Amino acid sequence: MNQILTPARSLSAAPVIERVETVLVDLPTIRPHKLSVATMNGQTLMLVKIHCSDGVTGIGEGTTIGGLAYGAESPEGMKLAVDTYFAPLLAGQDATRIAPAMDRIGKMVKDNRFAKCAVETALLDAQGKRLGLPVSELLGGRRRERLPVAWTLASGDTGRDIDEAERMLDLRRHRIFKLKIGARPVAEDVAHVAAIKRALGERAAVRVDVNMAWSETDAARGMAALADAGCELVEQPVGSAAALGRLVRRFPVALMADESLTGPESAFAIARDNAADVFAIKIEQSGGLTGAQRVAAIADAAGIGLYGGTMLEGGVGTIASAQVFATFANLQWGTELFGPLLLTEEILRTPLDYSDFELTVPSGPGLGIELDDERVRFFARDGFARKPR
Ligand SMILES: O=C(O)C[C@H]1C=CC(=O)O1
Ligand SMILES: [Mn+2]
Repeated sequence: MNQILTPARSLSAAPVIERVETVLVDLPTIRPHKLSVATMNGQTLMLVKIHCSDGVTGIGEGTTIGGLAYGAESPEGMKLAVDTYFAPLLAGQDATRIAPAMDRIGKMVKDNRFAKCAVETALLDAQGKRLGLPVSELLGGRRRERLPVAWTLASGDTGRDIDEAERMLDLRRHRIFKLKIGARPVAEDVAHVAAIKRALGERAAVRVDVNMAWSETDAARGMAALADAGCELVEQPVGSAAALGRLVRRFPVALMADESLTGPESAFAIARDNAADVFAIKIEQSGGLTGAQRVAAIADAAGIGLYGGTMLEGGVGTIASAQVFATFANLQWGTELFGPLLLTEEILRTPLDYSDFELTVPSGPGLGIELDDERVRFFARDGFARKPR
């Protein structure tokens, strides 16, 4: 019996996890990014490197939005959790047995989904590099090489947002736009959305994210008016999943759950209660890449549409997301994997390929990307101020 519970081991001596390294990297955004919960002028990436005894190193990333304004984990808290609690649990573990390693963490660490996601990403990256396979192939195999990518208009100004959207259309970078609303009165927000949709017409899809700012009555008024304005989807207008369930399918506009989705259990509850048309799946909210796949399976079984969400990750978290979204059977609403484009600085050796309204999923081993260590050191919170190339 005991033997069944013991993780399987490879025949030759398996490489073990030797060292876990973390660093906070602060990067400016190209413009203030205004959400109902916070205005971002920069983003902090919590990068994880896992060094293994066979010389392979895997990388992972954790981010959030507006410090502790969006959720219970901050980049600083993730770093502390990984350094203090995860690292000792991982030291000496078989680096090729990712599920048992994550089970071990799961047993000893409650919640901390974003930090778990960063660590699982690094373990998958290392294993992919070891086997010469992209992470998508470790997760069952990819179904697509390219992912449609939406852009968020969140400058806070209608005219500026229209100009930005026109520029994105000209560049053939984005033709799906998500507007951040909820900070202003409902009527003002609806006028803002209607003006943008009128300007873009059939050339672009317009969606909104309220980030839970509305009451249920605001939401009922707002959703009716947004449907009339040509908006095709409303993301998390209210905080409670029960209220989402009362709003869904009352108006001719799709309703998407985001903040209410915190992994497979919440996904199951929302699906059971028929409380959303679409799930915004995020690897961090799901507690990792395999958690995201479980959320996707629940959505598929319930007939709920899928959208590949972001916590405004940098290149590492974005590609971890892309690798798993590439495996989804359904991705009816595309993705919003634009995080690196919101940042002024590149920290990857080779920039990602955003072209023709899509992102290419890298095909190299592991995540298929490489950090520019010199630039990471330069932007590291406690790094040295030597100018990078
Ligand atoms: O969806 C969110 O709430 C978070 C994030 C995703 C895109 C964006 O601009 O903010
Ligand atoms: Mn959202």
